[in-house]
Amino acid sequence: MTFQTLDDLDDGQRVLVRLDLNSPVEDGTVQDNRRFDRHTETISELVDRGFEVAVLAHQGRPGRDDFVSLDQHADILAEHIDHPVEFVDETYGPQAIHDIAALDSGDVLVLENTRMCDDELPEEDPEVKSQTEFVQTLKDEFDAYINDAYSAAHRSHASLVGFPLVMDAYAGRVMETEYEANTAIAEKEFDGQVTMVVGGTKATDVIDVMTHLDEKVDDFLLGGIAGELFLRAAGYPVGYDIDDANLYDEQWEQNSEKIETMLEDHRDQITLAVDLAYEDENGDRAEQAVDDIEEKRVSYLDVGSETVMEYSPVIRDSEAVFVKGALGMFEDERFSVGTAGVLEAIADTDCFSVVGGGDTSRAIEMYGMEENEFGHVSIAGGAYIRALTGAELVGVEVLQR
Ligand SMILES: Nc1ncnc2c1ncn2[C@@H]1O[C@H](COP(=O)(O)OP(=O)(O)OP(=O)(O)O)[C@@H](O)[C@H]1O
Ligand SMILES: O=C(O)[C@H](O)COP(=O)(O)O
Repeated sequence: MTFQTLDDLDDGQRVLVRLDLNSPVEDGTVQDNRRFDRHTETISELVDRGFEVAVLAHQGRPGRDDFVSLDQHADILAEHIDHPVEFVDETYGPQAIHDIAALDSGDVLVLENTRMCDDELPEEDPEVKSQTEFVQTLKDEFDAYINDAYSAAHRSHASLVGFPLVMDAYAGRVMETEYEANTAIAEKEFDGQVTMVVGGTKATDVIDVMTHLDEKVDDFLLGGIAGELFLRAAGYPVGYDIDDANLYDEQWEQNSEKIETMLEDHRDQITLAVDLAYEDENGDRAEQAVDDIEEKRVSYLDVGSETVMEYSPVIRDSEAVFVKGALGMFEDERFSVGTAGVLEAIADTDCFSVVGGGDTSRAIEMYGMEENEFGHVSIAGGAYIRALTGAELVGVEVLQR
């Protein structure tokens, strides 16, 4: 490993730490998850070593319901590290600079959602990002920059790639361990069948991974919103925004051609759900075979039980299984059958397995499984699948300069 770590940093300095606290948000409430737990190691170490700590992190994407302030994240982080955490509703404005200046040894201050700054997005060259007002303003306030956000390191955003070019930069503990684990996995060779379960809400990520891993993976088992878009490409009337859900149509516009090409070129490697679940008029889970769906009428929130029965033997026969994205909206127990069923099938076999994704990895403890029943549980989603392809992550590359 070629980047500097916390072992190379003298105690008691003022540091700017990039975490990935991107979390599910339900009805405006940020949900606690594995990311807080993992980052606790880094932040607690910094507190114990007397650093003055300011935290940068993002939440959601502009225009989506999960694009909210980090004030709740500060409270959740405080619970995890069992130590007070302050919050300021600016990222680099005058109040933020004032609060940073007031930091004392062992203090932790969370700055506002980086994606609320114009300079953070879009993805641009690290050199460009390093010259933004955001980076140029904050760089002078700190002795060093620490990136612990491995799971966001595939994004060329200012808070991830700008600072290492203009500051002394280090990897945090999560960055170190995730980098080591995911790089080692990418180098592994498997003799038997390799299966990848892909779902979740990010169709572009799913297509990326399928494009890059089509030679490494024998079988892709699909579910989630991404899986519904594949079903739509296969001619089933699912994967449409019903009312103002805003989950499908935009992603369809952006990805439909790629999905259609993927289905044409790799049909024998792709397994689609045979049934789907939805909420019926009584609020109960109901299932329907995809062949019986005649018109777009409801939002489908999970794959059906028959699909789990079809996916489980494929998993049993695999030497390695990778998971990226959930097969349904598992946070609601009624729609957890697909995700929990597939994870249980993986936990029951002795195959090598990796479960990735900030949200998806939550399902393990929610449904009574243990992390040690899997080969590796990564809090990274997009970054982990890119690492599997052997691709470099821009946020890691700039740390290694
Ligand atoms: N049919 C569906 N309708 C609504 N939400 C769904 C559906 N299927 C899956 N999901 C959601 O997908 C989410 C998990 O997948 P997603 O790809 O969004 O994130 P992830 O696992 O956290 O990966 P990353 O770390 O890249 O964000 C879950 O929160 C789950 O509720
Ligand atoms: O949740 C993630 O995968 C990371 O935080 C990156 O988020 P993004 O996909 O919205 O860039």
